[in-house]
Amino acid sequence: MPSAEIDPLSFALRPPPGETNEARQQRLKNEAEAKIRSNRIDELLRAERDALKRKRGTDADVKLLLLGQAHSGKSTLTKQFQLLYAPETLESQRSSWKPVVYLNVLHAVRQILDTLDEDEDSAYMSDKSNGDYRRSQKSELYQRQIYSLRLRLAPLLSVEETLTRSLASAGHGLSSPSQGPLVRPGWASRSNSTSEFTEDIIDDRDPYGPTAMGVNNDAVVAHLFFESAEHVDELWTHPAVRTLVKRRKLRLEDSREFFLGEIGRIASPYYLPTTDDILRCRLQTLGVAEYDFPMNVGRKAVMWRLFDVGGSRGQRHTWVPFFEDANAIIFLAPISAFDQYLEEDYKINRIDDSLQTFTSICANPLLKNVHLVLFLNKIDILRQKLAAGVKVKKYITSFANRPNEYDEVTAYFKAHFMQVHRKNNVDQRRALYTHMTSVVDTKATQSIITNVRDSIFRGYLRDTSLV
Ligand SMILES: Nc1nc2c(ncn2[C@@H]2O[C@H](COP(=O)(O)OP(=O)(O)OP(=O)(O)O)[C@@H](O)[C@H]2O)c(=O)[nH]1
Ligand SMILES: [Mg+2]
Repeated sequence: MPSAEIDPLSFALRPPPGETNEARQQRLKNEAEAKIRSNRIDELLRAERDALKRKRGTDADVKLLLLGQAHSGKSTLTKQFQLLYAPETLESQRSSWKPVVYLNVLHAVRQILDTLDEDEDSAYMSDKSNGDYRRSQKSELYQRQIYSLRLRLAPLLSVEETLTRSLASAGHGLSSPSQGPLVRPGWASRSNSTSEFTEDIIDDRDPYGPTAMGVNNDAVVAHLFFESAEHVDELWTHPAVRTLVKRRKLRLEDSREFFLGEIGRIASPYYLPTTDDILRCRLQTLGVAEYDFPMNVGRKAVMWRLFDVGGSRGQRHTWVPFFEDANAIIFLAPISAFDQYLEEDYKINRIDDSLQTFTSICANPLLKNVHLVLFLNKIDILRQKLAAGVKVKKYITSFANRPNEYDEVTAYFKAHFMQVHRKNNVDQRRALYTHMTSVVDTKATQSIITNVRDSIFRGYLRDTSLV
């Protein structure tokens, strides 16, 4: 891996430029408080794990690690496991996803406004004549309209900090401007009982009633969303923004377009996230989250333990302690990301990073007998990009003049991953099971999960002679 690694957390938390002495004192105080809170959560997590261990009493554990770079879809796949094997857990956490959906919308709006600022030429200059860009009357009108939208959206954007703080005060989130909210394991179940946002407004009270004045933040934020929905929609459909999208100057993260398209529903005062909303939410994982699914295999009670890790480069060292006794790994590689670069290092193409990381997994002697499954993920986005005319060759030169079509592109990427596995398969004993996936597609993903589970358990039972 290249040496120029940037730890995304230190980057996000570094002091702002030109900080005054007073601001510095306040920041240090806040950081000290955050540290105390963080230690408390670690203790809580340890206690939860110990209690779980005492409660278990199963015949065996089968440990499955979900690995892959940030944004590869590990947490989304984890939610699919929950939907399949513990739907009641996801159901009980439904309302705690609401602030996360709100934050996803706010980040999308902020990204649009920032791009309009940074790329005025693309957004507002329509004509290129005689090598000289001319500002038409229309573009001046567009600029005025965007300015006015910016003012009208300011109150909504101002709640971003409150929302982030609310997740953090439940002890589970930190905000990083570039990457959106970060989450510690187990936040959803805990925030169900502790977050300010669990004040349930889905009842017969007036959501904008007496509690709205500073006490019930949930209602205040919901009200702002309700008031601002049409402005968000106006911004998203504005010709200047459409131009940026068409010219690929504005590239929203995978699910943000989805949330912007659903703003009317999300801004309703009685909004409760749907399962699809939960699957589409972006919430970066911090550390390693463990999920246990009790199963019966034959006549044996087996605990299927799934570990969802943080995938950014600064977090990958946390994976290693889990290698020693892992039974299976699902490695997720988002192959739609051929035209994207790492947030941690803008020089590294995301497919290259996936291949490098997969190489180190395949070559690790601790994992030589692991049941290895590869998900070439986000095929729905890959299809959209190819249909929109994005050329793989432009980003992956070795793709050369192959047809820029789905079958060709997937076969090309698959062959590369298989070759990495073949070259790094100690003793040539380990098989590699590959699936083309879109883990936001519940029906297809659940059928793949069942298939993967059966195959992992067959191997496990054979190896441990549990049958
Ligand atoms: N359209 C589409 N979106 C996906 C797919 N898989 C994941 N996503 C979205 O991509 C975003 C990132 O997914 P996550 O599951 O949070 O990624 P992760 O691997 O857990 O990332 P880290 O926690 O940072 O390591 C989310 O908004 C998901 O909804 C997919 O196959 N198709
Ligand atoms: Mg995650």
